[in-house]
Amino acid sequence: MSQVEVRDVSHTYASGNGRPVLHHVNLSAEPGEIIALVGESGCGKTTLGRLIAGLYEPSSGTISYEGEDIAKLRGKARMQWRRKVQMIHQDPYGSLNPGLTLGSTLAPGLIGHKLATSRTVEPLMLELLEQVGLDATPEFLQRYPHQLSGGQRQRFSIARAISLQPEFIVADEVTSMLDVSMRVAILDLLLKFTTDRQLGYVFISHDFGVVRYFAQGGRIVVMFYGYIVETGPTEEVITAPKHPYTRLLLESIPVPDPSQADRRDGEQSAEGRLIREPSDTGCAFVDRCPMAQQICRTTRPPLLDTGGGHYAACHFADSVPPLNRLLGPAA
Ligand SMILES: Nc1ncnc2c1ncn2[C@@H]1O[C@H](COP(=O)(O)OP(=O)(O)OP(=O)(O)O)[C@@H](O)[C@H]1O
Repeated sequence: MSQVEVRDVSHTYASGNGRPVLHHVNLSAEPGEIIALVGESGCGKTTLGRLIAGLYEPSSGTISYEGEDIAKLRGKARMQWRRKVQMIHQDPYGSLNPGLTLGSTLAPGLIGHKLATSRTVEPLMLELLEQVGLDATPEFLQRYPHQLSGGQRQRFSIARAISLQPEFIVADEVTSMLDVSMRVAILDLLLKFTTDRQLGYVFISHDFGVVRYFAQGGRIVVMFYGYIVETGPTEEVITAPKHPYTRLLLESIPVPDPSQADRRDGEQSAEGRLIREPSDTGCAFVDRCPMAQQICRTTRPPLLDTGGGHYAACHFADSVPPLNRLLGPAA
């Protein structure tokens, strides 16, 4: 039994344009596994992350945690699952209550989940601050979110998430609002918990450099317009993509070394949204695919194993040309 199982999940926002933003998504995560969700803006990464974290209910399909459908959890079982699965958001300021001190933000969860009493809560909070590299003093606990820098706020959000001793974290673009110099430190902090506590992650990012660093040894799931189009071991997906969309995303990463720039294919950029909605029949990517054939317009390709647990939803997965340049250093 997997730790997290997403089974045939589709989702349409009631407040949206009536079209599903996720289509028949299947995904499973084993304890301690790191799964990176990548894809351009609007492809449904955050929606899938929030469904897994139980912030919304899917329109159809099921999401299970340790074999239990989370929509059916009630009472004590629901409370336990709430503790075990946490989410860290892109904007730590938006997800922290500006009217509460750091101490008043952390203490209720610790006491409510019986991880501390009113006597033991302060030493525990100080320990948490220490673990995430913040000033572990009672004075720091008296601060408000606006008194912290961006990096400190993100560290505090991590402290809040790990305070409940979770088993699984959905981390949504957690470094995208930070300076480059701060990114690796935050990624290393999150990675420390995979080794120390066997924490599993769904790690959402549009940045392959960050993903390559964070999910080394894990798995990448590439999403396009609400569909999973490719999934496989991180290094394999990055160095030998099997879907033309993944290849296009990788090719469109800016080249840090100008001498490598002319080695690009000159294919269209993967930036920007779709001009047209994908059709309900054929491949969702057909209108932008440099390899499209007639069958791609009429028959939706299923996600099939191309070997070694590397899956792609492409009729011509075996013909996707290898990348003619390698992605630069990670993160
Ligand atoms: N609360 C909402 N109500 C209606 N539509 C929404 C809502 N949240 C997201 N959407 C739409 O759902 C689609 C998927 O959005 P989502 O935020 O999941 O994508 P994403 O890949 O995480 O993008 P980004 O990287 O920009 O956050 C988009 O078309 C978005 O406009």
